[in-house]
Amino acid sequence: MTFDFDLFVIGGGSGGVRAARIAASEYGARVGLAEESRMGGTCVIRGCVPKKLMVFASTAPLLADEMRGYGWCEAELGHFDWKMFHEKLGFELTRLETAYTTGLERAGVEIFHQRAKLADHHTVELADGTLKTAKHILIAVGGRPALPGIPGEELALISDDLFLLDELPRRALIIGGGFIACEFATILNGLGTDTVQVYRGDAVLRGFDRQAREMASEQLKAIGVDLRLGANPVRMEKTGDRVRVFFDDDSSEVFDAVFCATGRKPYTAGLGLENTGVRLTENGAVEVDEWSQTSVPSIFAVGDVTDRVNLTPVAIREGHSFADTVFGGKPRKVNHDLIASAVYMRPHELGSVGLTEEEAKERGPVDVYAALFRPMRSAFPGQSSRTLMKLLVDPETDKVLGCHIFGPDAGEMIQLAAIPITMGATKADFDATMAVHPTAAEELVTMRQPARRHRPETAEQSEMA
Ligand SMILES: Cc1cc2nc3c(=O)[nH]c(=O)nc-3n(C[C@H](O)[C@H](O)[C@H](O)COP(=O)(O)OP(=O)(O)OC[C@H]3O[C@@H](n4cnc5c(N)ncnc54)[C@H](O)[C@@H]3O)c2cc1C
Ligand SMILES: NC(=O)c1ccc[n+]([C@@H]2O[C@H](COP(=O)([O-])OP(=O)(O)OC[C@H]3O[C@@H](n4cnc5c(N)ncnc54)[C@H](O)[C@@H]3O)[C@@H](O)[C@H]2O)c1
Repeated sequence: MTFDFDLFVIGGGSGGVRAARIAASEYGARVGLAEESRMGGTCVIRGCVPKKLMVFASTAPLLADEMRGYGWCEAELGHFDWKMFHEKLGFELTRLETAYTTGLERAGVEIFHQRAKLADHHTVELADGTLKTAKHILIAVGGRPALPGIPGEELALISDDLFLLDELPRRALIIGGGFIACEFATILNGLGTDTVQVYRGDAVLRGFDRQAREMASEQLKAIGVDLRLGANPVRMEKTGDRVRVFFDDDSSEVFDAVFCATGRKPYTAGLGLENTGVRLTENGAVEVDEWSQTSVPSIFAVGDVTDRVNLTPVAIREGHSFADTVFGGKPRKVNHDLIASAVYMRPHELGSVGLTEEEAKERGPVDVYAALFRPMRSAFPGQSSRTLMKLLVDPETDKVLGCHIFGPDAGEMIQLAAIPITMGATKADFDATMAVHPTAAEELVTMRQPARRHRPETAEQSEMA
Protein backbone atom coordinates (compact mmCIF):
# COMPACT_ATOMS: atom_id res chain seq x y z
CA MET A 1 0.00 0.00 0.00
CA THR A 2 1.30 3.50 -0.79
CA PHE A 3 0.78 6.39 1.58
CA ASP A 4 0.82 10.18 1.14
CA PHE A 5 3.40 10.39 3.95
CA ASP A 6 5.73 8.16 5.93
CA LEU A 7 4.72 10.11 9.04
CA PHE A 8 1.83 12.41 9.85
CA VAL A 9 2.16 14.38 13.09
CA ILE A 10 -0.90 15.87 14.81
CA GLY A 11 0.23 18.84 16.90
CA GLY A 12 3.05 21.35 16.36
CA GLY A 13 4.23 21.65 19.97
CA SER A 14 7.45 20.55 21.66
CA GLY A 15 7.09 16.81 20.99
CA GLY A 16 5.51 16.96 17.54
CA VAL A 17 7.89 19.51 16.05
CA ARG A 18 10.98 17.63 17.23
CA ALA A 19 9.73 14.27 15.90
CA ALA A 20 8.74 15.76 12.52
CA ARG A 21 12.01 17.64 12.07
CA ILE A 22 14.26 14.69 12.96
CA ALA A 23 12.28 12.17 10.89
CA ALA A 24 12.40 14.46 7.84
CA SER A 25 15.82 16.09 8.05
CA GLU A 26 17.92 13.27 9.51
CA TYR A 27 16.16 10.21 8.11
CA GLY A 28 14.62 11.52 4.89
CA ALA A 29 11.04 10.61 5.82
CA ARG A 30 8.15 12.30 3.99
CA VAL A 31 6.41 14.10 6.84
CA GLY A 32 3.15 16.05 7.16
CA LEU A 33 2.20 18.00 10.31
CA ALA A 34 -1.09 19.63 11.31
CA GLU A 35 -1.27 22.45 13.86
CA GLU A 36 -4.62 24.03 14.67
CA SER A 37 -3.25 27.04 16.51
CA ARG A 38 0.18 28.69 16.62
CA MET A 39 3.30 26.69 15.81
CA GLY A 40 5.42 25.94 18.88
CA GLY A 41 2.58 24.80 21.12
CA THR A 42 2.10 25.35 24.82
CA CYS A 43 5.73 25.90 25.81
CA VAL A 44 6.49 28.56 23.26
CA ILE A 45 3.17 30.37 22.94
CA ARG A 46 1.39 30.01 26.30
CA GLY A 47 3.76 28.27 28.72
CA CYS A 48 7.46 28.15 29.58
CA VAL A 49 8.68 31.02 27.40
CA PRO A 50 6.18 33.84 28.09
CA LYS A 51 5.95 32.68 31.71
CA LYS A 52 9.71 32.91 32.27
CA LEU A 53 9.88 36.35 30.63
CA MET A 54 7.12 37.50 32.98
CA VAL A 55 8.98 36.03 35.96
CA PHE A 56 12.00 38.13 34.95
CA ALA A 57 9.80 41.24 34.68
CA SER A 58 8.20 40.56 38.06
CA THR A 59 11.55 40.49 39.87
CA ALA A 60 11.94 44.29 39.86
CA PRO A 61 10.41 45.07 43.29
CA LEU A 62 12.62 42.46 44.96
CA LEU A 63 15.70 43.80 43.20
CA ALA A 64 14.93 47.38 44.20
CA ASP A 65 14.49 46.27 47.78
CA GLU A 66 17.75 44.34 47.72
CA MET A 67 19.68 47.18 46.12
CA ARG A 68 18.49 49.64 48.78
CA GLY A 69 20.26 47.35 51.22
CA TYR A 70 23.44 47.67 49.14
CA GLY A 71 23.51 51.43 49.38
CA TRP A 72 21.28 52.47 46.49
CA CYS A 73 19.21 54.20 49.13
CA GLU A 74 16.82 55.86 46.70
CA ALA A 75 16.26 52.82 44.46
CA GLU A 76 12.55 52.98 43.67
CA LEU A 77 10.41 51.24 41.14
CA GLY A 78 8.96 53.40 38.46
CA HIS A 79 5.81 52.49 36.59
CA PHE A 80 5.51 49.03 34.98
CA ASP A 81 4.21 49.48 31.46
CA TRP A 82 2.23 46.32 30.76
CA LYS A 83 1.32 47.50 27.26
CA MET A 84 4.97 47.95 26.31
CA PHE A 85 5.95 44.59 27.82
CA HIS A 86 3.00 42.84 26.23
CA GLU A 87 3.70 44.22 22.80
CA LYS A 88 7.34 43.19 23.05
CA LEU A 89 6.32 39.74 24.27
CA GLY A 90 4.04 39.45 21.24
CA PHE A 91 6.94 40.18 18.88
CA GLU A 92 9.15 37.66 20.63
CA LEU A 93 6.56 34.89 20.44
CA THR A 94 5.96 35.63 16.76
CA ARG A 95 9.72 35.43 16.17
CA LEU A 96 9.88 32.04 17.86
CA GLU A 97 6.78 30.79 16.06
CA THR A 98 8.33 31.79 12.73
CA ALA A 99 11.59 30.06 13.66
CA TYR A 100 9.71 26.82 14.41
CA THR A 101 7.78 27.02 11.13
CA THR A 102 10.90 27.80 9.11
CA GLY A 103 12.83 24.96 10.76
CA LEU A 104 10.14 22.50 9.75
CA GLU A 105 9.87 23.86 6.22
CA ARG A 106 13.64 23.68 5.75
CA ALA A 107 13.52 20.07 6.89
CA GLY A 108 10.94 19.42 4.13
CA VAL A 109 7.92 18.94 6.42
CA GLU A 110 4.58 19.82 4.79
CA ILE A 111 2.61 21.93 7.27
CA PHE A 112 -1.19 22.08 7.40
CA HIS A 113 -2.39 25.02 9.49
CA GLN A 114 -5.59 23.38 10.59
CA ARG A 115 -7.07 20.89 13.01
CA ALA A 116 -6.66 17.18 12.28
CA LYS A 117 -8.31 14.06 13.60
CA LEU A 118 -7.85 10.36 13.14
CA ALA A 119 -10.04 8.71 10.51
CA ASP A 120 -8.52 5.23 10.74
CA HIS A 121 -5.20 3.49 11.56
CA HIS A 122 -3.41 5.17 8.65
CA THR A 123 -5.61 8.15 7.79
CA VAL A 124 -5.92 11.67 9.15
CA GLU A 125 -8.83 13.95 8.32
CA LEU A 126 -8.08 17.66 8.18
CA ALA A 127 -10.64 20.30 9.20
CA ASP A 128 -11.28 21.18 5.52
CA GLY A 129 -12.27 17.56 4.88
CA THR A 130 -9.05 16.52 3.11
CA LEU A 131 -7.84 13.01 3.92
CA LYS A 132 -4.12 12.27 4.24
CA THR A 133 -2.72 8.78 4.58
CA ALA A 134 0.48 7.91 6.42
CA LYS A 135 2.40 4.77 7.29
CA HIS A 136 2.79 6.11 10.85
CA ILE A 137 0.77 8.69 12.77
CA LEU A 138 2.10 10.55 15.79
CA ILE A 139 -0.36 12.04 18.27
CA ALA A 140 1.32 15.05 19.92
CA VAL A 141 -1.70 17.18 20.82
CA GLY A 142 -0.64 18.10 24.38
CA GLY A 143 -3.00 18.95 27.21
CA ARG A 144 -5.56 21.57 28.18
CA PRO A 145 -6.26 23.25 31.53
CA ALA A 146 -8.67 21.34 33.76
CA LEU A 147 -11.27 23.34 35.72
CA PRO A 148 -12.21 22.50 39.32
CA GLY A 149 -15.82 21.58 38.51
CA ILE A 150 -17.61 24.25 40.57
CA PRO A 151 -20.66 26.34 39.57
CA GLY A 152 -19.72 29.54 37.76
CA GLU A 153 -16.22 28.35 36.82
CA GLU A 154 -16.77 29.57 33.25
CA LEU A 155 -16.19 33.07 34.70
CA ALA A 156 -12.61 32.12 35.58
CA LEU A 157 -9.55 32.52 33.40
CA ILE A 158 -7.02 29.78 32.60
CA SER A 159 -3.24 30.00 32.29
CA ASP A 160 -3.43 30.80 28.54
CA ASP A 161 -5.30 34.02 29.42
CA LEU A 162 -2.49 35.57 31.47
CA PHE A 163 -0.55 36.15 28.27
CA LEU A 164 -3.50 37.77 26.50
CA LEU A 165 -4.64 40.33 29.10
CA ASP A 166 -5.18 43.90 27.85
CA GLU A 167 -4.38 45.15 31.30
CA LEU A 168 -3.26 43.62 34.57
CA PRO A 169 -6.02 43.00 37.12
CA ARG A 170 -5.94 45.14 40.25
CA ARG A 171 -7.00 42.20 42.43
CA ALA A 172 -6.69 38.57 41.38
CA LEU A 173 -7.43 35.15 42.84
CA ILE A 174 -5.40 32.12 41.86
CA ILE A 175 -6.86 28.72 42.63
CA GLY A 176 -4.35 25.89 43.07
CA GLY A 177 -1.00 25.12 44.65
CA GLY A 178 0.93 23.51 41.79
CA PHE A 179 3.60 24.74 39.37
CA ILE A 180 1.36 27.17 37.52
CA ALA A 181 -0.41 28.58 40.58
CA CYS A 182 2.86 29.33 42.42
CA GLU A 183 4.57 30.82 39.38
CA PHE A 184 1.53 32.94 38.45
CA ALA A 185 1.11 34.17 42.04
CA THR A 186 4.76 35.24 42.03
CA ILE A 187 4.37 36.99 38.68
CA LEU A 188 1.15 38.85 39.42
CA ASN A 189 2.31 39.91 42.85
CA GLY A 190 5.61 41.17 41.42
CA LEU A 191 3.84 43.14 38.70
CA GLY A 192 1.72 44.95 41.26
CA THR A 193 -1.53 42.97 41.35
CA ASP A 194 -3.06 42.42 44.78
CA THR A 195 -2.86 38.60 44.67
CA VAL A 196 -4.75 36.02 46.69
CA GLN A 197 -3.86 32.33 46.24
CA VAL A 198 -6.04 29.58 47.67
CA TYR A 199 -4.91 26.00 47.97
CA ARG A 200 -6.77 23.11 49.55
CA GLY A 201 -3.66 21.44 51.09
CA ASP A 202 -1.41 22.52 53.97
CA ALA A 203 1.64 23.53 51.86
CA VAL A 204 1.95 24.34 48.17
CA LEU A 205 3.69 22.15 45.56
CA ARG A 206 2.49 18.71 46.58
CA GLY A 207 4.88 16.02 45.38
CA PHE A 208 8.01 18.10 46.09
CA ASP A 209 10.21 17.70 49.17
CA ARG A 210 8.21 18.67 52.27
CA GLN A 211 10.82 21.04 53.74
CA ALA A 212 11.10 22.85 50.41
CA ARG A 213 7.29 23.03 50.12
CA GLU A 214 7.08 24.74 53.48
CA MET A 215 9.75 27.24 52.47
CA ALA A 216 7.92 27.90 49.19
CA SER A 217 4.66 28.52 51.08
CA GLU A 218 6.43 30.90 53.47
CA GLN A 219 8.10 32.75 50.61
CA LEU A 220 4.80 33.37 48.84
CA LYS A 221 3.48 34.99 52.01
CA ALA A 222 6.72 36.92 52.57
CA ILE A 223 6.61 38.57 49.14
CA GLY A 224 3.03 39.67 49.77
CA VAL A 225 0.85 36.98 48.22
CA ASP A 226 -2.20 36.43 50.42
CA LEU A 227 -1.75 32.63 50.49
CA ARG A 228 -4.64 30.84 52.14
CA LEU A 229 -4.04 27.16 52.84
CA GLY A 230 -6.85 24.69 53.46
CA ALA A 231 -9.20 26.99 51.53
CA ASN A 232 -11.65 25.92 48.83
CA PRO A 233 -13.75 28.02 46.47
CA VAL A 234 -17.18 26.46 46.00
CA ARG A 235 -18.98 28.81 43.59
CA MET A 236 -18.48 31.93 41.47
CA GLU A 237 -20.90 34.53 40.21
CA LYS A 238 -20.62 37.65 38.08
CA THR A 239 -20.95 41.01 39.78
CA GLY A 240 -20.69 43.86 37.26
CA ASP A 241 -17.44 43.25 35.40
CA ARG A 242 -15.91 41.45 38.40
CA VAL A 243 -16.31 37.97 39.87
CA ARG A 244 -17.57 37.11 43.36
CA VAL A 245 -16.07 33.89 44.71
CA PHE A 246 -17.72 31.96 47.53
CA PHE A 247 -15.54 29.82 49.81
CA ASP A 248 -16.29 26.74 51.90
CA ASP A 249 -16.13 28.76 55.13
CA ASP A 250 -19.21 30.72 53.90
CA SER A 251 -17.17 33.83 53.14
CA SER A 252 -17.15 35.51 49.72
CA GLU A 253 -14.89 38.07 48.02
CA VAL A 254 -14.80 40.01 44.78
CA PHE A 255 -11.91 39.85 42.29
CA ASP A 256 -11.13 41.50 38.95
CA ALA A 257 -9.79 38.19 37.68
CA VAL A 258 -9.86 34.60 38.88
CA PHE A 259 -7.31 32.14 37.46
CA CYS A 260 -7.90 28.40 37.73
CA ALA A 261 -4.53 26.62 37.92
CA THR A 262 -6.05 23.33 38.90
CA GLY A 263 -4.10 20.96 36.68
CA ARG A 264 -4.16 19.98 33.03
CA LYS A 265 -5.64 17.03 31.20
CA PRO A 266 -4.72 15.29 27.92
CA TYR A 267 -6.41 16.93 24.94
CA THR A 268 -8.01 13.89 23.33
CA ALA A 269 -11.54 15.24 22.88
CA GLY A 270 -12.71 15.19 19.25
CA LEU A 271 -9.52 13.53 18.06
CA GLY A 272 -11.33 10.62 16.39
CA LEU A 273 -9.70 8.03 18.64
CA GLU A 274 -12.91 6.00 18.43
CA ASN A 275 -12.11 5.42 14.73
CA THR A 276 -8.91 3.63 15.62
CA GLY A 277 -9.21 1.65 18.83
CA VAL A 278 -6.34 3.58 20.45
CA ARG A 279 -6.71 2.83 24.16
CA LEU A 280 -6.82 5.49 26.88
CA THR A 281 -5.63 5.24 30.47
CA GLU A 282 -7.94 5.89 33.42
CA ASN A 283 -7.00 9.61 33.38
CA GLY A 284 -7.89 9.92 29.71
CA ALA A 285 -4.28 9.91 28.49
CA VAL A 286 -3.27 8.01 25.37
CA GLU A 287 -1.86 4.70 26.60
CA VAL A 288 1.63 4.00 25.25
CA ASP A 289 4.39 1.49 25.85
CA GLU A 290 8.06 2.27 26.46
CA TRP A 291 8.48 3.02 22.73
CA SER A 292 5.61 5.55 22.79
CA GLN A 293 3.58 3.10 20.69
CA THR A 294 -0.18 2.99 21.28
CA SER A 295 -2.41 -0.09 21.21
CA VAL A 296 -2.59 0.43 17.41
CA PRO A 297 0.86 -0.42 15.96
CA SER A 298 0.90 2.35 13.31
CA ILE A 299 -0.02 5.06 15.84
CA PHE A 300 2.40 6.55 18.39
CA ALA A 301 1.96 9.33 20.96
CA VAL A 302 4.38 11.63 22.80
CA GLY A 303 4.26 14.52 25.24
CA ASP A 304 1.53 15.72 27.59
CA VAL A 305 -1.18 13.73 25.81
CA THR A 306 0.42 10.61 27.29
CA ASP A 307 0.56 12.18 30.79
CA ARG A 308 3.92 10.63 31.73
CA VAL A 309 6.03 13.59 32.91
CA ASN A 310 4.48 16.78 31.57
CA LEU A 311 7.53 18.90 30.87
CA THR A 312 8.90 20.32 27.63
CA PRO A 313 12.29 18.55 27.62
CA VAL A 314 10.48 15.25 28.19
CA ALA A 315 8.12 15.80 25.24
CA ILE A 316 11.11 16.73 23.08
CA ARG A 317 13.10 13.65 24.13
CA GLU A 318 10.09 11.39 23.53
CA GLY A 319 9.57 12.88 20.06
CA HIS A 320 13.25 12.56 19.18
CA SER A 321 13.47 8.97 20.45
CA PHE A 322 10.36 8.05 18.47
CA ALA A 323 11.95 9.41 15.26
CA ASP A 324 15.27 7.64 15.96
CA THR A 325 13.50 4.37 16.68
CA VAL A 326 10.97 4.28 13.85
CA PHE A 327 12.84 6.13 11.08
CA GLY A 328 16.52 5.99 12.03
CA GLY A 329 16.90 2.31 12.89
CA LYS A 330 18.28 3.44 16.28
CA PRO A 331 15.92 2.10 18.95
CA ARG A 332 15.89 4.58 21.87
CA LYS A 333 13.69 4.48 24.94
CA VAL A 334 13.18 7.45 27.25
CA ASN A 335 14.17 7.03 30.88
CA HIS A 336 11.49 8.81 32.91
CA ASP A 337 13.39 8.45 36.20
CA LEU A 338 15.51 11.24 37.63
CA ILE A 339 13.98 14.10 35.66
CA ALA A 340 14.97 17.44 37.15
CA SER A 341 12.48 20.28 37.31
CA ALA A 342 12.25 23.81 38.63
CA VAL A 343 9.46 26.04 39.87
CA TYR A 344 10.23 29.62 38.93
CA MET A 345 9.22 31.57 42.00
CA ARG A 346 10.93 34.70 43.34
CA PRO A 347 13.23 35.52 45.03
CA HIS A 348 14.00 31.82 45.39
CA GLU A 349 13.27 29.09 42.89
CA LEU A 350 12.76 25.46 43.75
CA GLY A 351 14.93 22.99 41.88
CA SER A 352 14.51 19.30 42.39
CA VAL A 353 15.80 15.98 41.09
CA GLY A 354 15.32 12.42 42.33
CA LEU A 355 13.65 11.23 45.50
CA THR A 356 12.21 13.59 48.09
CA GLU A 357 13.15 13.03 51.73
CA GLU A 358 9.73 11.46 52.29
CA GLU A 359 10.13 9.10 49.31
CA ALA A 360 13.68 8.19 50.31
CA LYS A 361 12.51 7.33 53.86
CA GLU A 362 9.79 5.16 52.40
CA ARG A 363 12.34 3.35 50.22
CA GLY A 364 14.82 2.50 53.01
CA PRO A 365 17.60 3.99 55.11
CA VAL A 366 18.69 7.46 54.09
CA ASP A 367 21.13 10.09 55.32
CA VAL A 368 19.93 13.64 54.88
CA TYR A 369 22.61 16.25 54.27
CA ALA A 370 20.96 19.64 54.52
CA ALA A 371 22.27 23.17 54.70
CA LEU A 372 19.82 25.92 55.61
CA PHE A 373 21.38 29.36 55.50
CA ARG A 374 21.00 33.00 54.61
CA PRO A 375 23.05 33.42 51.42
CA MET A 376 25.66 36.16 51.41
CA ARG A 377 23.77 38.07 48.77
CA SER A 378 20.59 38.48 50.82
CA ALA A 379 22.19 38.51 54.28
CA PHE A 380 24.14 41.70 53.51
CA PRO A 381 21.11 43.83 52.57
CA GLY A 382 19.30 42.44 55.61
CA GLN A 383 16.79 40.16 53.88
CA SER A 384 15.53 37.21 55.83
CA SER A 385 15.08 34.71 52.96
CA ARG A 386 16.92 31.45 53.52
CA THR A 387 18.36 28.94 51.09
CA LEU A 388 18.02 25.18 51.39
CA MET A 389 20.44 22.67 49.85
CA LYS A 390 19.61 19.06 50.49
CA LEU A 391 21.23 15.84 49.38
CA LEU A 392 19.64 12.47 50.14
CA VAL A 393 22.20 9.71 50.34
CA ASP A 394 21.84 5.94 50.53
CA PRO A 395 24.09 5.01 53.51
CA GLU A 396 24.76 1.55 52.07
CA THR A 397 25.90 2.55 48.57
CA ASP A 398 26.75 6.22 49.26
CA LYS A 399 24.74 7.04 46.11
CA VAL A 400 22.97 10.40 45.94
CA LEU A 401 19.26 9.61 45.59
CA GLY A 402 17.90 13.13 45.39
CA CYS A 403 18.80 16.80 45.51
CA HIS A 404 16.54 19.72 46.43
CA ILE A 405 17.52 23.35 46.25
CA PHE A 406 15.41 26.30 47.31
CA GLY A 407 17.36 29.42 46.52
CA PRO A 408 18.21 32.06 43.91
CA ASP A 409 18.71 30.46 40.49
CA ALA A 410 17.92 26.99 41.83
CA GLY A 411 16.73 26.04 38.32
CA GLU A 412 20.20 26.69 36.94
CA MET A 413 21.86 24.85 39.83
CA ILE A 414 19.66 21.76 39.68
CA GLN A 415 20.35 21.38 35.96
CA LEU A 416 24.05 20.96 36.78
CA ALA A 417 23.52 18.80 39.87
CA ALA A 418 21.31 16.51 37.77
CA ILE A 419 24.29 15.48 35.62
CA PRO A 420 26.36 13.66 38.28
CA ILE A 421 23.19 12.34 39.93
CA THR A 422 22.02 10.86 36.61
CA MET A 423 25.50 9.33 36.23
CA GLY A 424 25.09 7.64 39.63
CA ALA A 425 27.42 9.88 41.65
CA THR A 426 28.11 9.11 45.29
CA LYS A 427 28.37 11.55 48.17
CA ALA A 428 32.13 10.91 48.05
CA ASP A 429 32.13 12.17 44.44
CA PHE A 430 30.43 15.38 45.57
CA ASP A 431 32.91 15.70 48.46
CA ALA A 432 35.87 15.15 46.12
CA THR A 433 34.76 18.12 44.02
CA MET A 434 36.54 21.35 44.89
CA ALA A 435 34.19 24.15 45.90
CA VAL A 436 33.76 27.33 43.89
CA HIS A 437 33.97 30.16 46.37
CA PRO A 438 32.11 32.29 47.27
CA THR A 439 28.91 30.79 45.85
CA ALA A 440 25.73 29.44 47.40
CA ALA A 441 26.13 26.24 45.37
CA GLU A 442 29.41 25.37 47.09
CA GLU A 443 27.30 24.03 49.97
CA LEU A 444 26.54 21.04 47.72
CA VAL A 445 30.15 19.87 47.99
CA THR A 446 30.91 20.97 51.56
CA MET A 447 28.22 19.30 53.67
CA ARG A 448 30.21 16.97 55.91
CA GLN A 449 27.74 15.56 58.44
CA PRO A 450 24.16 14.40 57.88
CA ALA A 451 21.53 16.63 59.49
CA ARG A 452 19.33 13.56 59.97
CA ARG A 453 19.56 9.84 59.48
CA HIS A 454 16.39 7.89 58.80
CA ARG A 455 16.43 4.18 59.51
CA PRO A 456 12.92 2.92 58.70
CA GLU A 457 13.46 -0.67 59.89
CA THR A 458 13.76 0.57 63.48
CA ALA A 459 11.46 3.54 62.89
CA GLU A 460 14.31 5.52 64.33
CA GLN A 461 15.41 8.94 63.26
CA SER A 462 18.39 10.66 64.74
CA GLU A 463 18.82 14.40 64.64
CA MET A 464 22.45 15.44 64.33
CA ALA A 465 23.81 18.57 65.86
C1 LIG B 1 1.71 28.01 31.94
C2 LIG B 1 2.63 26.85 31.66
C3 LIG B 1 3.97 26.94 31.99
C4 LIG B 1 4.82 25.87 31.74
N1 LIG B 1 6.13 26.02 32.08
C5 LIG B 1 6.98 24.99 31.86
C6 LIG B 1 8.35 25.13 32.17
O1 LIG B 1 8.80 26.17 32.67
N2 LIG B 1 9.18 24.09 31.90
C7 LIG B 1 8.72 22.93 31.34
O2 LIG B 1 9.51 22.01 31.11
N3 LIG B 1 7.40 22.77 31.03
C8 LIG B 1 6.53 23.78 31.28
N4 LIG B 1 5.22 23.64 30.95
C9 LIG B 1 4.76 22.35 30.35
C10 LIG B 1 5.09 22.30 28.85
O3 LIG B 1 4.59 23.46 28.22
C11 LIG B 1 4.47 21.05 28.23
O4 LIG B 1 4.90 19.91 28.95
C12 LIG B 1 4.88 20.89 26.76
O5 LIG B 1 4.53 22.02 26.00
C13 LIG B 1 4.23 19.63 26.17
O6 LIG B 1 4.52 19.53 24.81
P1 LIG B 1 3.57 18.68 23.83
O7 LIG B 1 4.27 18.61 22.52
O8 LIG B 1 3.15 17.44 24.47
O9 LIG B 1 2.24 19.54 23.70
P2 LIG B 1 1.97 21.06 23.32
O10 LIG B 1 3.18 21.90 23.42
O11 LIG B 1 0.78 21.45 24.12
O12 LIG B 1 1.60 21.00 21.77
C14 LIG B 1 0.42 20.43 21.29
C15 LIG B 1 0.01 21.17 20.04
O13 LIG B 1 -0.99 20.42 19.38
C16 LIG B 1 -1.94 21.31 18.83
N5 LIG B 1 -3.16 20.52 18.64
C17 LIG B 1 -3.94 19.95 19.59
N6 LIG B 1 -4.91 19.21 19.02
C18 LIG B 1 -4.74 19.32 17.67
C19 LIG B 1 -5.42 18.78 16.56
N7 LIG B 1 -6.45 17.94 16.71
N8 LIG B 1 -5.01 19.12 15.32
C20 LIG B 1 -3.95 19.96 15.14
N9 LIG B 1 -3.25 20.48 16.17
C21 LIG B 1 -3.64 20.16 17.41
C22 LIG B 1 -2.04 22.40 19.88
O14 LIG B 1 -2.56 23.60 19.31
C23 LIG B 1 -0.59 22.54 20.31
O15 LIG B 1 0.09 23.51 19.56
C24 LIG B 1 4.33 24.69 31.16
C25 LIG B 1 2.96 24.59 30.82
C26 LIG B 1 2.13 25.65 31.07
C27 LIG B 1 0.68 25.54 30.70
N1 LIG C 1 8.25 25.20 35.80
C1 LIG C 1 7.73 24.15 35.16
O1 LIG C 1 8.43 23.22 34.77
C2 LIG C 1 6.25 24.09 34.92
C3 LIG C 1 5.48 25.24 35.05
C4 LIG C 1 4.12 25.15 34.82
C5 LIG C 1 3.56 23.95 34.44
N2 LIG C 1 4.34 22.85 34.31
C6 LIG C 1 3.75 21.53 33.94
O2 LIG C 1 2.37 21.69 33.70
C7 LIG C 1 1.64 20.83 34.57
C8 LIG C 1 0.35 21.49 34.93
O3 LIG C 1 0.54 22.55 35.87
P1 LIG C 1 -0.54 22.85 36.97
O4 LIG C 1 0.03 23.81 37.93
O5 LIG C 1 -1.84 23.17 36.31
O6 LIG C 1 -0.77 21.42 37.61
P2 LIG C 1 -0.29 20.77 38.98
O7 LIG C 1 -0.74 19.37 38.92
O8 LIG C 1 1.13 21.10 39.26
O9 LIG C 1 -1.16 21.55 40.08
C9 LIG C 1 -2.55 21.52 40.08
C10 LIG C 1 -3.03 22.13 41.39
O10 LIG C 1 -4.44 22.27 41.37
C11 LIG C 1 -4.98 21.71 42.55
N3 LIG C 1 -6.32 21.23 42.20
C12 LIG C 1 -6.63 20.24 41.34
N4 LIG C 1 -7.97 20.09 41.27
C13 LIG C 1 -8.51 21.01 42.10
C14 LIG C 1 -9.83 21.36 42.46
N5 LIG C 1 -10.88 20.72 41.96
N6 LIG C 1 -10.01 22.37 43.35
C15 LIG C 1 -8.96 23.04 43.87
N7 LIG C 1 -7.67 22.75 43.55
C16 LIG C 1 -7.46 21.75 42.69
C17 LIG C 1 -4.02 20.62 42.93
O11 LIG C 1 -4.15 20.29 44.29
C18 LIG C 1 -2.68 21.26 42.58
O12 LIG C 1 -2.25 22.10 43.61
C19 LIG C 1 2.57 20.60 35.75
O13 LIG C 1 2.27 19.43 36.43
C20 LIG C 1 3.90 20.55 35.08
O14 LIG C 1 4.11 19.24 34.59
C21 LIG C 1 5.67 22.89 34.55
